[in-house]
Amino acid sequence: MDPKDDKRNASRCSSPVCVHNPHLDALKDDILYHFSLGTGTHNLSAMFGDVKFVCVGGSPWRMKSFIEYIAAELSMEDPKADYPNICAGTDRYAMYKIGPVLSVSHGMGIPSIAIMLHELIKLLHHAQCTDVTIIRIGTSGGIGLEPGTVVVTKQSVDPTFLPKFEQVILGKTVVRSTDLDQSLAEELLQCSKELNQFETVIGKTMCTLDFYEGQARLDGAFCSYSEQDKRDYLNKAYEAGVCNIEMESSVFAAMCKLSGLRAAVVCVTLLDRLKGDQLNSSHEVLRDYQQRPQILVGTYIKKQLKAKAARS
Ligand SMILES: O=P(O)(O)O[C@H]1O[C@H](CO)[C@@H](O)[C@H]1O
Ligand SMILES: O=c1cc[nH]c(=O)[nH]1
Repeated sequence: MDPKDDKRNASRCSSPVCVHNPHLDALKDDILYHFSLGTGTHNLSAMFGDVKFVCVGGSPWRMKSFIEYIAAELSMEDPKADYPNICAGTDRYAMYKIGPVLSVSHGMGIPSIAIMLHELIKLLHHAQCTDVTIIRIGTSGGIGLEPGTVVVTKQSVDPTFLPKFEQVILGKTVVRSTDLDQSLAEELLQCSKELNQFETVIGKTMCTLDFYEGQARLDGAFCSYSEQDKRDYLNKAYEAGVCNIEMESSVFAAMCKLSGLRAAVVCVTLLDRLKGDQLNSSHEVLRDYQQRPQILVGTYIKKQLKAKAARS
């Protein structure tokens, strides 16, 4: 067979990162404002065309520490290198890259991650990336789980425990599915079993608009419900199969599904919300917990790259 045919077949099978916006074609240049990047100012294919794994998380510090960790895991670290922030031209988000792995911060909450994802999806699209897997590595409050347990999300649900993300567009409510890639979730769970370093479960993740009243906490600046009301609500969540609560998974799942990205959410639980509201573990303990999704996802990426190298 002509090697060119092989190449053509491979590109036919590979899956692109889709945008669904006819207006983009009319743009001369596309400015990714919150990344301080753009098609007119940067060669996005040259910078990002080889990306196969994208990891996102709230804090810029965590995403830098992830790239340092993954660089060491993949034996790609340069002891002299200080991994530069690709988005240094803005302080909205931070972005780091090593080989095929991109690490991006998204801030807190649905609006912040949604803006980041619009620009990230366009970036991957403009760079002509294919077969990209994206994983949110985050923190959460657990329900009935030992703190430090890692939850791989089977499905993201809203505060009424339904698997949907609602957004108001042109004054009308649009409902989007929050399904995540089930095979990826199972692969991550299997990887954690092999790793055998910390407890990992698979379950539903509830995504809220707020950390305090939105998550039934009693320690916000305002609270109009009783301790019993809180307990009843969290027990209902537990009965509905919710393992943990965080603030980005629903829009993350919805947008990744629309763009054809294989997506997963892996969050560690920092506390058991059936036992309290305040994060009173030591800084060291919390830091150790935050590293767990990084370790699991790092191991997964390494395994995938090794398998790919063995195939080629
Ligand atoms: O650990 P990260 O990714 O920041 O996410 C979780 O932590 C924040 C609240 O402290 C929310 O954004 C929640 O989703
Ligand atoms: O309880 C928690 C802990 C981390 N992140 C959340 O959103 N909630």
